[in-house]
Amino acid sequence: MSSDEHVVSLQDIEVHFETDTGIFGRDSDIVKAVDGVSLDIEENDVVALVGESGCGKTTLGKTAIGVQRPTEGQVEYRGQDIWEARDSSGSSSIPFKQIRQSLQIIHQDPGASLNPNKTVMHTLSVPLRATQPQMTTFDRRERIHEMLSRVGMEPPEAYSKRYPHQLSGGEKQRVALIRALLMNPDLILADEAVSALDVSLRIDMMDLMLELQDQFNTSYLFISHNLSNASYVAGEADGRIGIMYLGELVELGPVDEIVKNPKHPYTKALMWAAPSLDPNADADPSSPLRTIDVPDPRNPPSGCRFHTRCPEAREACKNDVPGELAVDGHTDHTVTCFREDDHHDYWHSPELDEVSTDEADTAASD
Ligand SMILES: Nc1ncnc2c1ncn2[C@@H]1O[C@H](COP(=O)(O)OP(=O)(O)OP(=O)(O)O)[C@@H](O)[C@H]1O
Repeated sequence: MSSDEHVVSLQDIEVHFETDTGIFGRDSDIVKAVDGVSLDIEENDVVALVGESGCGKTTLGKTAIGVQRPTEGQVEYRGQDIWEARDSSGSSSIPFKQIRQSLQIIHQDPGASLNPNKTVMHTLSVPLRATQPQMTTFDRRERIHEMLSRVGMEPPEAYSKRYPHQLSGGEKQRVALIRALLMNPDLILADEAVSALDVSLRIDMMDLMLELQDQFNTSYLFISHNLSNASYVAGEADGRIGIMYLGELVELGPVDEIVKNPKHPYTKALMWAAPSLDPNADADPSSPLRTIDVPDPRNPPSGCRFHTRCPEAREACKNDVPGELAVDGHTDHTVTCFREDDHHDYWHSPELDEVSTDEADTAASD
């Protein structure tokens, strides 16, 4: 598939943040928030990124929608380099404004993204004015009422007059979703978009997102620390799950493959932590991880970054960096773990002794 057939294509993306440390900020550290990630998002695709807090999900998501500039690597929208479009002041084949309009976001906290002083009608008029400036006021109202009804906010005439503080959390998130969809986006970054909702409302919201996906022909990059939510939304859409660890994409594949045939020891640990997905989880209540401590992203461990916590780690994992390998010949299921390579030195390498807390700390502070 050529790169202009992908809605968004991320190639070898690095996002490194320089942070000031020490008194008067004289020292600086580099946080490798995203470190060498490639990912293609297709038309009507659903990709769910999963991983612990701080592993780089939001940073990668913002890079995919052209909000965060990568420090290395390329991000393309339909074959057009997004940052080249931004820097070219209008001479690119797809203007930056159009790209940004096509790549939308809904946040975890819709309350914070909705203007408290504007009614729902006003908030939802903005994207329609931007995308369809010729639309009459009457038609705009009709369209907004139709959308509010569509998401179950009845009667729409009453809801359209409300301010954000007069809406529940689920209703605010629906307004945020409509606002994003009215831009006619090709991709919506849904960043923990259901995490703040009551458990009972999460499935409803995910179902609504998927129903509207069909109508609006959009793709979703869905971010969650919760593998159960991610596998629900991506599973219903026949999509993929990407597992992130310390800035890297360590496993990527179709939902069924990731849930029924997880390969990376970190994916298996996430499965263990999501009992509804793992039928064997009850059998062994002890955590499969060596330690629950997440290393400092300013100084990730050498070799495989997961080795300090990996139950399968061997000496080789301290020294070599695993590349991306296809699982059982499936090109759509990839993993970065030596255990997928029958010929790797890993298999002749001694088991890793318990990583002492000291060693883990040293790895984190070197
Ligand atoms: N603007 C920034 N400046 C410095 N460091 C940053 C910045 N943005 C993110 N980071 C750091 O980059 C790393 C990845 O952050 P990111 O928010 O992408 O992770 P995440 O997986 O989305 O986490 P969470 O689920 O908690 O939002 C973290 O260590 C974070 O502190």
